[in-house]
Amino acid sequence: MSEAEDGSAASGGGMLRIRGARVVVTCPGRNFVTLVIETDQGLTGIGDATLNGRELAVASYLTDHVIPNLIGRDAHRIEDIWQFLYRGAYWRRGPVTMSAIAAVDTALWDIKAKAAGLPLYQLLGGRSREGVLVYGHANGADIEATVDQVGAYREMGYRAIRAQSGIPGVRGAYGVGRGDLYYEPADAALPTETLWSTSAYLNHAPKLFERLRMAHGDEIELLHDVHHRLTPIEAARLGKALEPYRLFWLEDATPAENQEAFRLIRQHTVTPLAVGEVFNTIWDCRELIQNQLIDYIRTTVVHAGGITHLRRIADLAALYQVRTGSHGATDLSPVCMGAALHFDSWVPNFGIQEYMRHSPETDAVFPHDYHFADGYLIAGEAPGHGVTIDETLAARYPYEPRQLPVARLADGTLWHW
Ligand SMILES: O=C(O)C(=O)C[C@H](O)[C@H](O)CO
Ligand SMILES: [Mg+2]
Repeated sequence: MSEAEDGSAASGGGMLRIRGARVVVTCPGRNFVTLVIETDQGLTGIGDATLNGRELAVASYLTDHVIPNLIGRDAHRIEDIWQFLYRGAYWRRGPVTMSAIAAVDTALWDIKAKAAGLPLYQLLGGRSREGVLVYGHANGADIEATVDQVGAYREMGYRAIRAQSGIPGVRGAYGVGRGDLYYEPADAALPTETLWSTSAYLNHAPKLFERLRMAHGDEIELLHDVHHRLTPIEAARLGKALEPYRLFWLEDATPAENQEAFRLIRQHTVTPLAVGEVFNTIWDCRELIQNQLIDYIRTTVVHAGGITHLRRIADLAALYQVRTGSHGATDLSPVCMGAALHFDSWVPNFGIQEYMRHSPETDAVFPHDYHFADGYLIAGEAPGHGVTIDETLAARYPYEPRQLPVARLADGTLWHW
């Protein structure tokens, strides 16, 4: 008989039996998937399970394959439940599986912290810093518009800003939104087709950063996302060309299914490298970290197996002086952001946290106790991760099919978006 069936192996501090769990899919401007876990003592925890453009796959994985395995288990046994869901599925890794596991893990940490009456960061080891340095997104249709946007972010108090701009002759260049604060790439039921030109981009990007340093000086931290568009040698060329503008990081310079690809970039440039928002496990970044091919690892709570697994990645990274720089785009819900901020408040090798603001509609569905002040996000002091869901309000925003765009070269070849 399993521990879950007879309840006899209650852990120290008393058993918290999982009574039920449900998945909430809501679209307050964009789709979010949230797992809600309830215990028989009345404690509730929630976890983000949003996978942009593939939301219903994770919702089904949770509802049909994970939740039946949770009922009756002790919510305190986070590690054992993580291992059960990872090893027990036989099929390992992958974004759908790891986002589902992450949602369970996040909800269980939320419950454990609430049971202890403590903010989650206290269970991880306490605060290592007072605030979490974040970077915002300045996107402009052209270089001057981006210069202005960086100015607007500085006025809001940001100390670090990712800068992207439209490229002459390139339709829908990555990162150029329609709104100033609420950039959202997943914009249609079927993928929007954008155009890509590597040569136009490589000529344009150094001009953007030359102009930004001229206009804004040296103090502000500037970041840039290549969004996987370059080959390793092209990325090396860009990293070298950007060296005079001292970027905080160059992100996703080339796809990293082949982790060795980063060695070539590294051999040519001292521009710091960040990668990992699409990674799901420690295995996706092990060589990158152990060979010191990157400076920042961008794995996040929701897509990399929750706090339990992210901690393992961060601990490995710490051995090699690689720091964290977690993904924090708007498709990661406030639930992920809340959990990430508790993680960031503790993790010793913290680097920076991405912060794209959610819309007021999203913030209303997910009330939270973190706040922005002077370039930092501050995790709150409420027990748990400090984020809840208003399920009545969520029900007013039904799921809407949306997918991420694709990119093609001028001759029609499908490229990396
Ligand atoms: O925030 C970033 O760095 C991104 O690259 C955002 C991604 O395009 C987005 O999260 C995809 O869902
Ligand atoms: Mg990115």
